[in-house]
Amino acid sequence: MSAISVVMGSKSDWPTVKKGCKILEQFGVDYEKNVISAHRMPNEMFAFAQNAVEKGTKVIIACAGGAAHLPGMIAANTPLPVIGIPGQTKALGGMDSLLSIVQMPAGIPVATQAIGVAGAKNAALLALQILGINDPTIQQQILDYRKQMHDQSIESGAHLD
Ligand SMILES: Nc1c(C(=O)O)ncn1[C@@H]1O[C@H](COP(=O)(O)O)[C@@H](O)[C@H]1O
Repeated sequence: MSAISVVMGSKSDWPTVKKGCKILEQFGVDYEKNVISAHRMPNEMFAFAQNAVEKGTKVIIACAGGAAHLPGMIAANTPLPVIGIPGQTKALGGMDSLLSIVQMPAGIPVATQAIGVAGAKNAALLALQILGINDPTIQQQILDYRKQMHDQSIESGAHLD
């Protein structure tokens, strides 16, 4: 059983999503990953979302590009928090994905992140922060991660030429 479940609409999203999964690995937190598409695999998508609580999932991360219905449709089928990553797209730069995911009508939220890799990383960190509410070790790791970023920023300032 993995507390974090990561899904993407297509294997072509994986290079983006992988960047967030690396953070989950750095934290040593187990996760599962799957390709599930609301458009191409509607039955599997419903089954995935409807069985997630029973399976022990606590947070779902969903990435999709273009007409990105996946995060919203998963959110509509589970009471678990769903974090959305809008995929970068060639045609519209990811604005299509962003608006599809962020503009949910009131009642079914999706915690929408930035387009692309930044969104993938923040999706992972937000999922960890959610787990951290009940897990002091993860919460401490979040603080350590931030301290490291802080120190790296300060250090980088010392090397400007
Ligand atoms: N937006 C969705 C959904 C969905 O929302 O159900 N399923 C696949 N896709 C997206 O289509 C894009 C192109 O996919 P392909 O590269 O497989 O053609 C991907 O970014 C995927 O997330």
